[in-house]
Amino acid sequence: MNCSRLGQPLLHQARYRSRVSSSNAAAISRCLVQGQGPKLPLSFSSPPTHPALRRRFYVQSSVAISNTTSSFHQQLLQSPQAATRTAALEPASSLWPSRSSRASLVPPANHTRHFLVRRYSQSAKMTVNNFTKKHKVTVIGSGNWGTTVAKLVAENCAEHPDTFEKDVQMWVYEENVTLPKDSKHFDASIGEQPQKLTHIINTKHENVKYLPGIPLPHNIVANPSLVDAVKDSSILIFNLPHEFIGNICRQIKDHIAPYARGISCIKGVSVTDDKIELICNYISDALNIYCGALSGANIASEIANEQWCETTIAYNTPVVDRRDENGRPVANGESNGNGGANGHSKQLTPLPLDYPPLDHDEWSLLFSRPYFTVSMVSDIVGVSLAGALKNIVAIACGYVEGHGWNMTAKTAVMRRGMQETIRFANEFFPGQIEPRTFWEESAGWGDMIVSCTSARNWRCSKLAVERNLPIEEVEKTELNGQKLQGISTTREVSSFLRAKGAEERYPVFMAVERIINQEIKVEEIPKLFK
Ligand SMILES: NC(=O)c1ccc[n+]([C@@H]2O[C@H](COP(=O)([O-])OP(=O)(O)OC[C@H]3O[C@@H](n4cnc5c(N)ncnc54)[C@H](O)[C@@H]3O)[C@@H](O)[C@H]2O)c1
Ligand SMILES: O=P(O)(O)OC[C@H](O)CO
Repeated sequence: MNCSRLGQPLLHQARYRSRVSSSNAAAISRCLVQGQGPKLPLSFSSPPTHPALRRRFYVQSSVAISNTTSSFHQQLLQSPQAATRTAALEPASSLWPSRSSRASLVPPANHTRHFLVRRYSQSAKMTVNNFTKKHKVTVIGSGNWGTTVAKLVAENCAEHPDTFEKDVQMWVYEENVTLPKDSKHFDASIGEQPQKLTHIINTKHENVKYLPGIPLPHNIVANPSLVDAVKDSSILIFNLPHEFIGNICRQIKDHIAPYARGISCIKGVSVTDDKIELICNYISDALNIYCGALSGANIASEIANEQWCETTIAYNTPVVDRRDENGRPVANGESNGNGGANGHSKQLTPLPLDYPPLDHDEWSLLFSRPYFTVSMVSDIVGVSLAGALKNIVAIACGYVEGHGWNMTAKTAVMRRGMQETIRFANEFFPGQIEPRTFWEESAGWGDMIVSCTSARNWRCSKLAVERNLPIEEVEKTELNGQKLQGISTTREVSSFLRAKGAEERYPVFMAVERIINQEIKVEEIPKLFK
């Protein structure tokens, strides 16, 4: 086989990623060789892991979407080298068309050869699949965000049956719900008798309590049994108010697959006296699995309505799960830890090789939708802390606005709130964050802005001042069972800061606690900030 130096690993990538047989791989190899070594056009079903190949993949993907008139495509045609540099800098999701859109692409006339290779590998992929298992996905939680995430993940599981099982389990904290007479699901034969929420979700395909008005994919299975919902799942998505996570972990600990991997969509922290733990690390420790974090400027109702937004997923593929370009594990028998991926030092059970790998590509495949752009990073601490602490700042902004002050005062609170967030991360998680998370990612400033201008913590604290009520009262009357994370996070973080003797360095965080407790008034804020 006359492969070039670059062509050889490329072929391995093609064989592994495209899951093709050796005879098909040989044929692909011929196509690659025709492409003349290092300059050959590539064809992958998902971005390869090798950085050099990855850049080329992005260029090719951009060629594929070139029937749109993107400026990137113009750049590609005029200056391929500059386009390659652009591609290297862009996040995968912005240049990587979904598999469904790739399937329907029309190749531009001058790039026919790229498509010959692509079409060949895609048909080969359809006939041979080396992975005997698919990932089974369970979403633990079914509130406003839990149901929204279940919806987008279920859409992807249905679209990618080679990687994921079609049905997505969604654990529901069971409760009885009465459908009002004006509900389109009202059944006169049942009348106003309360019904189980799981029954309503499974028959009407709508979470009438926590995400009303949004049709859900039929492959979401609402399950009231936590133990049954997590059984045999290789992917666990944790998505419920953070105060419930301890109880959840205790219940599922002995019932999950030992090789399961998790993503926490929870915004909060776990505090005990002078100890603070990220929620994803808490989950990792409690269940002895690896768990990453998803956080961003994400208002559930908007995303459920398929309005476009961005998010950030932090995941450090554990050493035991990393595979080389041939699909073989990179860890030898001695290395069974997760490589300090998120500060978790216990031995992990590797993800069996008969499952598709779980790295940035697969997580992106599971969560990305045309209306939900995913950026994959490795900064677990930055993403988690930004998501938790912005809720305190959002409450401060609501208070300020409720008091009658406007954007300039809110901007001051946001700026100082972000300053305290980064200070907190550096002081209590030294050397563990990447500053760019706060400045460049949706999980950073993006989430801070949306939370301080339109989310629930902001809205309820604003109403609390306007109605002269404690924020907890507003939460009860306005949110129909949804929970504010900012109240408990403020209390937890301020008690942690007191235990550490660090209150003076965090005036915004401490002031919010005192306003929640009705010890001080909003107008005292500027004085405290001096
Ligand atoms: N809603 C959003 O727009 C949004 C966006 C991004 C992130 N988040 C984060 O996602 C997480 C989940 O939020 P959400 O909006 O899905 O929840 P939610 O506010 O809708 O919370 C209510 C959920 O808690 C459940 N629940 C009530 N009592 C329970 C108990 N004792 N044990 C277990 N569950 C119980 C309810 O059944 C319901 O599913 C939070 O950390 C939140 O900060 C929310
Ligand atoms: O509605 P909130 O205040 O819980 O915030 C929702 C999201 O975290 C905003 O990104």
